Amino acid sequence: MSRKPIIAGNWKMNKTLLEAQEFVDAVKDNIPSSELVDTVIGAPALFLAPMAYSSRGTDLKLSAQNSFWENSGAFTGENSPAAIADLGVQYIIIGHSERREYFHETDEDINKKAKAIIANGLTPILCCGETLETFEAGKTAEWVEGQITAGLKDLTPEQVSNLVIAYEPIWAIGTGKSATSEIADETCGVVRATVEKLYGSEVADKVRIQYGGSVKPENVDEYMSKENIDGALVGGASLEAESFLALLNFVK
Ligand SMILES: O=C[C@H](O)COP(=O)(O)O
Repeated sequence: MSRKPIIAGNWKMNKTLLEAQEFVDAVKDNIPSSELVDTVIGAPALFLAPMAYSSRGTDLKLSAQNSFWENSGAFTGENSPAAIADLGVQYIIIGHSERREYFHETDEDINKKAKAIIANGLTPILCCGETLETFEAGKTAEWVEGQITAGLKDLTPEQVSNLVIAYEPIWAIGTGKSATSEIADETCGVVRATVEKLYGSEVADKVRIQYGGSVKPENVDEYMSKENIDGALVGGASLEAESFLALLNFVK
């Protein structure tokens, strides 16, 4: 089964609108065809509308970094998946470790978000990953299996086939200390085995799994050569156009 690679930048809370627009202008006509790779930028919600406008008709796809699970209502400060979908955005990152840690998101919240995002025709990028303490205790597999099982609760096989899961060990995020490609592949394999246990091998063969954590142009090829890794979720190295474009050089 050949799965289309997906490289997604996660800008986190960085850039101004002008910087975001300059980035789009620099990359939009220089990325590989979306027949070969899905190229995505996860931008702050404020920038998604203008970025969608300026990247229209190109191979650059957009992602939000979060959304709420209701489509409308009295939820001050939140963004609905329906409103995000309406902008022409295709993905929403959910369950990033920063949201779990600083905004106390639970697996149950993340599962509700996944369902709402799918109901609005968008693709969730569902993040999972363990702390250094869990890694050192040898409990990564158990931890990640628990997060994935809870995050996917009550989704159908078809819905799971189409989603993206990102494995990001927390100890490798923004630290410059990436997991070795063997560790990353092994845990992405655990994610795939969990999907297989829950939904069968056909779904497990289709679901795309990214590695994230200090991915850079210098190490992306190594990760992309691994059996269970179908892409990368990239923070720091996605912020500059030159470095983001270099991440895509593995596509020959
Ligand atoms: O979502 C992206 C990750 O948190 C990775 O960030 P990083 O590439 O800066 O380590």
